[in-house]
Amino acid sequence: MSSSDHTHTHTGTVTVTVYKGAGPITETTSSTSTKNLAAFAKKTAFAKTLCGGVIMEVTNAEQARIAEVAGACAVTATEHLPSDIRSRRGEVFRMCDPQLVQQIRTAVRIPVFAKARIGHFVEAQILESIGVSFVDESELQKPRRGAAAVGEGAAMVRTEGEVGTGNVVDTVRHLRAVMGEIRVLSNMDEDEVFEFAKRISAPYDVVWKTKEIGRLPVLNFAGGGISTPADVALMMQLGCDGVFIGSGVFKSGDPVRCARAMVRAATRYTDPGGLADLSYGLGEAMSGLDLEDEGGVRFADRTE
Ligand SMILES: O=C(CO)[C@H](O)[C@H](O)COP(=O)(O)O
Repeated sequence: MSSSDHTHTHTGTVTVTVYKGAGPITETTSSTSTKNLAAFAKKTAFAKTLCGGVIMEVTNAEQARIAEVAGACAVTATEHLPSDIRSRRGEVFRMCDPQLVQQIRTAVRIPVFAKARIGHFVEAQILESIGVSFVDESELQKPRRGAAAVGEGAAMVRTEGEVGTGNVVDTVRHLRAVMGEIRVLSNMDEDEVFEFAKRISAPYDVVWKTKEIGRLPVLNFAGGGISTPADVALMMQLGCDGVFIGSGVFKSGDPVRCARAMVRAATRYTDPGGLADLSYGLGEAMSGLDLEDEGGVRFADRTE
């Protein structure tokens, strides 16, 4: 998804996670039909059970078990961790093998998401058919212009920075932008809301609802470069509903300890003393990449 046109900010990248609940995965919620509204209510109610949690991106059953034992609220199955995808620049990344998803589902009891390419509704249909809890559309597989994600039926969104870098700076920037725009929206009158919705190509009703409740109408997780308990707490203090972590755990020196500390940090995020304890002797964090120095590729800058 490009950075300039999504529903909630002009600088961030938001990817979409769509629960596979009742009805076709591509069903939009902009329709007023009772069936659609009921399906959306079901999707979002399930998503809300994940609020405050850590979702870990995993590439095999062993990582999924590490995530579950650490207390992750869900895992998302993916072909490769984002840091590996970053180093394999130019390749296409697809939905992972359904067999892997099944191995992961057998290994854990927590909800299992699986990644699909954004807009690849057949990958989504396949994942739905094998019973994943959520289809996790990822811009890593294919960037897209993603306005109106919520209007399309997303039960969660992700505010994302530069995944696979071990560097949280862009995620912070993007989440601040999202929260800032919601604050501005809260003070708009009806005409301004209409103009704003038009400008960002988002459905008016979703924008209006956001203004009314002072937050996005669905869960907003943050992901990308989160590599320490302090990073987790930072994102939570900035107002997201939970975090996605992939490389940050599994590219660290001690994934088991790191995973546990990260999960705990998501609930102790206002307690600096507790966070200090969680940060003690964790071993080597994932090595971080400074994109300014490196002149490296920003996934957020890619266009369709
Ligand atoms: O789903 C994602 C990307 O599509 C996650 O947000 C991401 O995997 C987490 O980032 P990192 O690997 O940098 O920890």
